[in-house]
Amino acid sequence: MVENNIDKEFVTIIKIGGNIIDNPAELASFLADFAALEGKTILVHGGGKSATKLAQSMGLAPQMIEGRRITDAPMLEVVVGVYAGQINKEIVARLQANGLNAMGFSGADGNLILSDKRNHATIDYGFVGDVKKVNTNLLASLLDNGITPVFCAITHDGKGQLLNTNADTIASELAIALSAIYDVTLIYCFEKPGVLFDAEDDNSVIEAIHPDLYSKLKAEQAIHSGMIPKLDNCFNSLSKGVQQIRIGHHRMLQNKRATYTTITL
Ligand SMILES: Nc1ncnc2c1ncn2[C@@H]1O[C@H](COP(=O)(O)OP(=O)(O)O)[C@@H](O)[C@H]1O
Ligand SMILES: CC(=O)N[C@@H](CCC(=O)OP(=O)(O)O)C(=O)O
Repeated sequence: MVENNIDKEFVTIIKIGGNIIDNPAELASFLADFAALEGKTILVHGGGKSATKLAQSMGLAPQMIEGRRITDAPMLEVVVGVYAGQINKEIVARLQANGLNAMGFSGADGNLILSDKRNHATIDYGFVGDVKKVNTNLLASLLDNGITPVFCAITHDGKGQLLNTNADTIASELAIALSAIYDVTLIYCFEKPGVLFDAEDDNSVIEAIHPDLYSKLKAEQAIHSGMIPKLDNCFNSLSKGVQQIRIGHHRMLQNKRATYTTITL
């Protein structure tokens, strides 16, 4: 059956990471811009920087491999407390103060995001989850009831185990699942004005990036570190039906003239 996009309602999914969450002025202005968005919205937040700081202060040695945190039992306690506790509840309270009816979730709540514990041939990631299934019906009924769901980076395996799950991937998987019933725009907000030709030059924003340009810039190491898994997620989401994806500073949410990068296939 041919899908009729004209009849689909719009949903905007926004992801913020540690660089915004850890900067009080940036977070305050982001939350005001987010709360002022029209239509159905979902927020996904990370918080990797705060978790790293707390873990180090407790004598743990945080370790990331290919953008994923090695999460043993003590580290799982830290990330559940930081992501599903402190950061999630604070963001929800502050969105309420901005007049938005936000509700905070981990993937275990309402079985919203079910994951498999990561099974890697050579690396033991510990309690890290790869998303298997999104409870699209419950999410849609929350949105239809005027709720803005706020997701942290914790999911579950359905057997009682909480799992640490990369927040960019959660945003991408929610977007893929919801694109079956909504016209989804996925926006990754971070501290820079877009994906840059030169990561040190904020005036070098790439207007649109497609897989060939990405491969070239990655090979030249002009695109590196956290931007690599972010763009891999973006291309995956577009190929699975997400209608629009943008990366940039949150000022683009309210300022029509702000720069950002559009992801294309
Ligand atoms: N070409 C590039 N343009 C913009 N940022 C880049 C680029 N290459 C690497 N980066 C890095 O990617 C980071 C964003 O990814 P990540 O650390 O996962 O962010 P967050 O978790 O805040 O969303 C930026 O802070 C920047 O240092
Ligand atoms: C498995 C895994 O790596 N989980 C991430 C979840 C948080 C996250 O993604 O935070 P940012 O968006 O701020 O980077 C982590 O613990 O760092």
